Amino acid sequence: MKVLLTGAWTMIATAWRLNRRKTALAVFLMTAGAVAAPLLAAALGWMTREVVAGDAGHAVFAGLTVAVLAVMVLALAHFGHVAYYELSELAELDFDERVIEVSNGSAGIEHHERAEHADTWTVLRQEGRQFRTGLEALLNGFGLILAVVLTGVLLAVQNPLLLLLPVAAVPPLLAGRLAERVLDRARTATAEPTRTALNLFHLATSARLAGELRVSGVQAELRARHNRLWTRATGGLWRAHLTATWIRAAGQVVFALAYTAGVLLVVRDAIAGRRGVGDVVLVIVLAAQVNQQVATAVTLLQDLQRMAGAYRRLTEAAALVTGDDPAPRRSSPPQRLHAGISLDGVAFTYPGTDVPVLHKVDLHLPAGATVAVVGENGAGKSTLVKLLCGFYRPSEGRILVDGVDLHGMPVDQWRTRIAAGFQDFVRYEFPAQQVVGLGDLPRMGSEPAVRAALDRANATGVLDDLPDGLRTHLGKSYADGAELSGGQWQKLALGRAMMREAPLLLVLDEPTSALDPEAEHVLFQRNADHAKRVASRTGGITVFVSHRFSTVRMADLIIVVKDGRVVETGNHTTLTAADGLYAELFALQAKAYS
Ligand SMILES: Nc1ncnc2c1ncn2[C@@H]1O[C@H](COP(=O)(O)OP(=O)(O)OP(=O)(O)O)[C@@H](O)[C@H]1O
Repeated sequence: MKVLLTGAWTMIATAWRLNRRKTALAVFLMTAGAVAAPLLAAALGWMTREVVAGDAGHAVFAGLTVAVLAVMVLALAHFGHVAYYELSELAELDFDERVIEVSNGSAGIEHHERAEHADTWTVLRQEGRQFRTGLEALLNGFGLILAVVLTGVLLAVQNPLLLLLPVAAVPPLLAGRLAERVLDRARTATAEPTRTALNLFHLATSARLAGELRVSGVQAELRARHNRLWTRATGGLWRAHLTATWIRAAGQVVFALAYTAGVLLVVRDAIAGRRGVGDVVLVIVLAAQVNQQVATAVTLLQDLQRMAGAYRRLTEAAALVTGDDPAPRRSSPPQRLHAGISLDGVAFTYPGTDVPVLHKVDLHLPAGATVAVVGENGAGKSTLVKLLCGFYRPSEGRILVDGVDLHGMPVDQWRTRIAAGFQDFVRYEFPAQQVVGLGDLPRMGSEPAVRAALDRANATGVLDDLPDGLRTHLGKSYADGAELSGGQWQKLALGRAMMREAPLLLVLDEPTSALDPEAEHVLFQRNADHAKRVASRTGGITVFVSHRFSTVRMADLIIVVKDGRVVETGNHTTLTAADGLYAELFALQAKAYS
């Protein structure tokens, strides 16, 4: 009940905040429409009485009242919907925005990684679309409450026993709530196969992946898997719907019996001469309306419950997001690095797993240095980089920025002082200027800044293929959008990473995998030159992960990672001379190229 009331209160407060005038108008029109229904029953009873009494003047007046009320019942709800429509659009948008905000509101990205929270996000993504139904239910609810009270009064005047009719509405309501709980449980239980099926559907219909799917011929396999998962999900939901239908039907039977008894009661009074025909008409119409009101109340309650559930999940998700970073963060990142960044006994285990991925890493990344991280697949290179970006907190040990614990710094402040390019980059389907400029929002509109960043990323050539240069809309979502090759997208993403001119830390985690070795070499050469210039002012460090040793050898410091441990550090000359893992990997690659 508390969840329901909180959800309802949040919804109406949201609607009021979004548009007071429309909220008030929608509530007024929907309420007036709902209240007109029991008044119509009363007017029908009145008209019947006047007709039976043969009073033509009063009968005509009563008839006109019936007509006006009938029009109100039909028309006001319709106009109420018009007022409510825009409100519901805004409210749905507001809900989606809150989901986006909560989803991105944490210091780290842990809440996206944990399987046990994935279901919450899946349901939240879907529930936003249902939001309008919940708001409509709430707005209708006000009118319904008034209509029920008015109906109760009119029935009680006829025979107090008839007041039991609305009471008989309680079992269907309780049954409706129980049914919705059954459905909610089923939705949570089927969230995982639904999510996986949606992922497969996306894979199987993605234009970007179509080529690989054709060549490997896995379409049938994907379809079969999609089918199995979807069948599992819908099977679970179907069973829950069946159970819910039986529960609801049981509740309705109770009311149906009460309705029959109520009508028989008044018919008996009429036969005994205690009531007139008008009263019988009034009770038959009113009792039918109670039936309708109960059915509406059950539906409204379900919608409200569903929305309240979505709000509960959103609140839980928000708590999860803020709860992952309870410590106060008071130290600001330095304006420039003097000593550098150190890892002091850093160990890390991914949340929700129990296998350590990094073990007791001690490292010093000197201010102004270009640092390469190398190692075999799965060694822990990206994990190291993610810890430097503050996506996770080390399970043990500390990361010190000029001696100050990174965890003591507000993450958003640290993020404004770093820049990053990842292997998994975002393909923003925006104009090229923005695709690059997003790397430094305040300068997104600056063409010189964007061109300079592209130059540092060795990516100016991409513009030659764009019909309208930086103004060209990219991506297939737009009719006139230009599609780029994988390498071209990656070059623009690199340009984006280069937008911040003087970050304290520039992280490049295999951001050049789609580039040819020559392009990667030129990129790192240019970036190294720029980094050297910037480093003399800010002490900024560049950390890059690469499997290409022709690039790696340029670094001031090379870190070799193996099975989550740093096994060697040094520059190309010292590491080659040491004849260890680096020398072995380098020799292997050199041999492959020779
Ligand atoms: N989000 C995650 N949750 C759980 N385990 C993870 C997660 N990401 C990576 N791992 C595990 O951590 C280990 C190190 O992964 P990491 O991505 O750091 O390796 P890497 O050296 O960057 O590999 P590659 O060269 O293939 O990119 C791997 O065993 C991987 O399975």
